Amino acid sequence: MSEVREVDLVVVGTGPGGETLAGEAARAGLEVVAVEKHLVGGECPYYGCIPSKMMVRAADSLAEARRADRLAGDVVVTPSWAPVAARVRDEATADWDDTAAVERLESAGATLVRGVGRLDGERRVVVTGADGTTTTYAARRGVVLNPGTRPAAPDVPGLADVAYWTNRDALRATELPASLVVLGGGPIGCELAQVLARFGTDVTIVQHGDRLLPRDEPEAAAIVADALADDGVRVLTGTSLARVEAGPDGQVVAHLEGGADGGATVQAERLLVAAGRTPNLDDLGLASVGLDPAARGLEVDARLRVQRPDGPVPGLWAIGDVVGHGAFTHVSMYQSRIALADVLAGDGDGAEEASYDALPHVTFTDPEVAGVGMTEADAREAGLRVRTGSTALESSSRGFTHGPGARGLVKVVEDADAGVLVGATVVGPGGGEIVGLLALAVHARVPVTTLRQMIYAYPTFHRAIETALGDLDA
Ligand SMILES: Cc1cc2nc3c(=O)[nH]c(=O)nc-3n(C[C@H](O)[C@H](O)[C@H](O)COP(=O)(O)OP(=O)(O)OC[C@H]3O[C@@H](n4cnc5c(N)ncnc54)[C@H](O)[C@@H]3O)c2cc1C
Ligand SMILES: NC(=O)c1ccc[n+]([C@@H]2O[C@H](COP(=O)([O-])OP(=O)(O)OC[C@H]3O[C@@H](n4cnc5c(N)ncnc54)[C@H](O)[C@@H]3O)[C@@H](O)[C@H]2O)c1
Repeated sequence: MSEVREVDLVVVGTGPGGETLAGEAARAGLEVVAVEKHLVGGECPYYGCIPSKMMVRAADSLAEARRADRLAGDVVVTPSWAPVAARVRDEATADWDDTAAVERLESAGATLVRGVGRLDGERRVVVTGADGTTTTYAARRGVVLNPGTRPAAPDVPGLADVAYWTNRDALRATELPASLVVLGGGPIGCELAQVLARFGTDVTIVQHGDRLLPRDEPEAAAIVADALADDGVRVLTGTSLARVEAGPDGQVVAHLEGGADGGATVQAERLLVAAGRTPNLDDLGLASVGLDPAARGLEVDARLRVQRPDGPVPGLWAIGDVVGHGAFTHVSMYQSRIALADVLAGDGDGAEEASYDALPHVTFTDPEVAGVGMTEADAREAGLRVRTGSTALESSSRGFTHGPGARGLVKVVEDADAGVLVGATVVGPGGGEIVGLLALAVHARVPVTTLRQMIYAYPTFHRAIETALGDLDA
């Protein structure tokens, strides 16, 4: 018989948002239990953003060195993965050890419980530890779910019978394969394909859509496809895998389907599956609170309260990738602030409501692809009267002086009736930094007339925004 402990709040899953929320709720005086089955902090610090961006940084340094011959004379580049793997192990992940995060959580006053948390009715969570013992927590305020996602395993015949990499394996790699097939041309596929190609791996991306990065502007995807091709990556769009099988010497043989290469095979030392994510909702006890146990996401209101058909589930909030407003760390963190305010408000309403109108995202390829708000297609679908303006980054003064590696664009999407930007895309070196200005414009609904009156420093990449705004009239 499981012991029942009463606390104020239980947080199930400590992704970036859950970890923060648990700590802040404890600091605010609540008795908080945070339940984590793996590493405190979630995917981002150990298998996602942070180690992957260290890899990107390393690969970009190789690419810049290779551009030197056109700018500054000969540089001999001899790539080595050893310093990258060491940085990821020692600096990013402390060898996949979460001691520092646990100390942060505990010094805030929260209690960490290692194990798998499952809902067991409203405001109740059962935690099963590694040794099989269970403890039941009754939460006076309620429960926050932040269980995140795991790599999706697409329904490709033979996949279950071959050894393949997911992001977790790729980010722990101490040696790189000579050849790699990447299934999926989303952010994970594009970032990692470019990194490995720059270190000498022969990379093929298999993407079943008609282009890479389908959530971004098509012009942005086209630039990334060219950049990847320049790095030697074969990009096969409109293509999927008919089946995979083990080849000689531990290799994987991928049988292609669709596209120009349909019917052909690609043999590679490794297969990386980066074909989307599966939410960790299947073993969470959703049915015990009246939610669909087969749900692929949780519906929440603007204060992150979980909704079922008859209204909000009492005392239940959800944040992060599982609520479907963008699988990004900054979304998880943003939602944690709003959900925490609602938790602390008790029977009242938290002060803030979530809005995703100015949600930014950055894919850290070279060039970076950064977007905020709506794409042109989103805006047209929303029925807005749309005007767009764009300019090639390489034709700006900064692009001209920068030379190799300057290819990119700024594209702005205007709601012409309101005279404000509803979306923008920046592709280029530092695209993720440049988009900050446009994110503010979309967020604060700064009139386009005001944006045009600004002074943009010369010669900067962000000055191309002025040119793109001028193009709205064209
Ligand atoms: C390779 C890669 C690169 C990425 N790069 C970026 C980037 O550059 N920028 C960006 O913004 N985002 C990036 N992301 C996405 C980012 O990692 C996620 O959006 C982010 O981690 C937020 O996820 P989350 O809060 O939903 O939870 P997660 O980080 O997924 O964490 C959920 C936690 O809950 C735990 N858990 C799950 N179920 C239970 C349970 N029942 N009981 C106990 N514990 C449980 C898990 O062990 C995990 O620790 C990247 C992702 C990947 C894979
Ligand atoms: N820089 C960043 O912010 C960053 C980086 C990496 C990941 N992420 C987050 O992690 C999430 C997951 O990334 P992801 O790249 O795995 O997923 P994704 O869903 O964004 O992209 C997966 C791609 O794989 C393709 N695909 C799926 N099944 C396929 C099949 N059978 N054959 C061929 N192609 C197939 C899809 O068309 C899609 O374009 C992203 O949506 C993003 O939110 C963010």
